[in-house]
Amino acid sequence: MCQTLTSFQTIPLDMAPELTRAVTNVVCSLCFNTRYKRGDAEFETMLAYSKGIVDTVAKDSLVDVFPWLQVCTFTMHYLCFIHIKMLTILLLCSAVKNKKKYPGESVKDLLDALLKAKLNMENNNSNISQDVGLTEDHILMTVGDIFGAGVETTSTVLKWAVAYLLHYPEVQKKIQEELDAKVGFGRYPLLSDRKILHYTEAAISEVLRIRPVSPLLIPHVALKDSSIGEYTIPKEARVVINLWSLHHDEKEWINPHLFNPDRFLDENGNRVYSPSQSYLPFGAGIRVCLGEALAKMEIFLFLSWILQRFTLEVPEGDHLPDLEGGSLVL
Ligand code: HEM
Repeated sequence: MCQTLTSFQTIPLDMAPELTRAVTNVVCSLCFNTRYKRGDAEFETMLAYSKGIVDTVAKDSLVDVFPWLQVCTFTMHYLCFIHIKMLTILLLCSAVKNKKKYPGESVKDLLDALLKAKLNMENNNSNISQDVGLTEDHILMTVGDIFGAGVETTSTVLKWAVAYLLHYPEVQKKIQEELDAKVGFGRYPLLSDRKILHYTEAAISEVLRIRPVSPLLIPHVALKDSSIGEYTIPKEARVVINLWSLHHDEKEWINPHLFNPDRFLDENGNRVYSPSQSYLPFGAGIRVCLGEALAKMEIFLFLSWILQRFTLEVPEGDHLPDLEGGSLVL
């Protein structure tokens, strides 16, 4: 990505597809041990299908909150559409095609691990693979879930980060000053630098607060009678958490609509990981985001590598990006 940015230094470049490409490559190597170059035909087709899914989910995901909508024929068509698109993406991927034919010996990625587990169970003449859902379809859909959950979320956060840095150049400058002082130019930022780049980390936390990609988390169902604070939650009740409201609650945050990374720093400039209980960008409890650690690593590395070398600006005569935007994932 940095090579692309270098070659476009004097020409305006839309960062959004570049960020999506970079994040998609991380998830591709995690799932299939494959990486693609910019412009690769297979990769560009996958990205186009992926965008189609997100456009549909982002606009019409009401069925997750109101399941009775499933009775509508339209909704069923919509779910089939998503399912088919996701499978098409995976089947397009040559790595998946090859592995389905020749599952290798060593485990290099998620697909290997699942295929190997299925093979082991079959060799042991066990019916477990059927019982626990390790059919080829389940394996494909599991990889598809990680693909779906891992690409759009992280790339959307990066896009919001770029949008906010354009609106708040003083924040961008402070991050760059921190990078200059603590990392310098002799090497790239490393994950271990997260411990010392407090302001950069605070800015990332603030992006996750002000624009949560999953403003209603994921709808949950109570498995037994329960309670949250003073509220009684009967078994089987659908629970939707309004994360947007928690992240913009005036009782918890001073001027919640202002982008202010300093909320995540103490008076000595050290990190405050969670300044309020109303901060849950990755959810909480046993269904907390599975990819939280990976996402935080990716966001840190991509942003710090970019800001070490480049200053982001809107081309002369162009508008700043809209901060109201429609880029919510769920
Ligand atoms: C900045 C990026 C990300 C954000 C903000 C995010 C946020 C979330 C949120 C809010 C949930 C729902 C939690 C709940 O309802 O309590 C969730 C679930 C999930 N996320 Fe993420 N996520 C991100 C990246 C990722 C990545 C990179 C992966 C995988 C590679 C991933 C995999 C998952 C999975 C599998 C679940 C479902 C967990 C379950 O239901 O048990 N996420 N994520």
